[in-house]
Amino acid sequence: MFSLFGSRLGLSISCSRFKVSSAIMVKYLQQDEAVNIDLELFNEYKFSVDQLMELAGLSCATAIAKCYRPDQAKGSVLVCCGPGNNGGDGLVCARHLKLFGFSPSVYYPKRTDKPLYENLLHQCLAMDIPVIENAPTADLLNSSYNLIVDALFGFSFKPPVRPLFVPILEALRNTESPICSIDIPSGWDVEKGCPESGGIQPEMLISLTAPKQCALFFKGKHHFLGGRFVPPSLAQKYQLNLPDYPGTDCCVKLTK
Ligand SMILES: NC(=O)C1=CN([C@@H]2O[C@H](COP(=O)(O)OP(=O)(O)OC[C@H]3O[C@@H](n4cnc5c(N)ncnc54)[C@H](O)[C@@H]3O)[C@@H](O)[C@H]2O)[C@@H](O)CC1
Ligand SMILES: [K+]
Repeated sequence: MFSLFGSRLGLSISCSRFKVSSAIMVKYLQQDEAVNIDLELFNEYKFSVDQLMELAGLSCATAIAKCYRPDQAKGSVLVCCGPGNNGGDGLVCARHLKLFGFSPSVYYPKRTDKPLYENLLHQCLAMDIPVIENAPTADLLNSSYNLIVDALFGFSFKPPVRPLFVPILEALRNTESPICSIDIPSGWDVEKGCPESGGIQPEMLISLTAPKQCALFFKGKHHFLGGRFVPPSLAQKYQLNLPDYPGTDCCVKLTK
């Protein structure tokens, strides 16, 4: 009797929490807030980069698998990885996409000389994920890939784009293949969004931890939140108003 009452009480509490969380908009972070939350996760909560990157990359692959099928005609995904942690998320995502039945390849033009990144790349190679050396053109992207994952730059990006990354961003701007951006559409200002001179227009955006202000300008089909690792006390401190993740899912679809 008591346990039945308890479970019914629990249900009503979660329903009312759902109403509250859907009424209050998730917070869209400024660049310095994103940096400070990042620092707090590492310094105060003692997470390691590897831990959070694995969870972030897994949530990206999971969200992609909810929106795109691995068995489409060409079946292949190009994961474009930058030199920082956003690129690391991309390497993790590529590995999980392979485990989910996709055929990922990686483009990783500026490799970071640290064991974490070397190991992530090694894991991709050991799983027969090809690494392409030359920047692909828009034509190559159109003919060879069903989906492009953009893991070039995240919340630490400062414009303008340096020369090494100009060709890949040009190809991403001109491709007809859909793009899924991890955390930030690369080349966009973290707060102001797409540059006036033009920028990439992803079909999917996966915000990590909490969306950044540039996500307010995202016009694509699918906006997800991933990185389900934020301690409630940290979410409370920054008033993130994070939505409820369904069940044990590591990502949640955001609605405008
Ligand atoms: N809570 C968090 O804060 C987490 C963040 N993660 C990821 O980490 C990202 C942030 O990572 P980082 O701070 O390493 O930085 P980024 O990955 O955003 O980029 C930094 C790198 O890009 C280069 N760069 C910056 N501006 C450039 C420009 N104009 N042209 C060419 N290169 C440029 C920098 O030299 C540096 O190597 C997030 O966006 C997210 O994807 C996740 O790995 C896990 C948890
Ligand atoms: K990105």
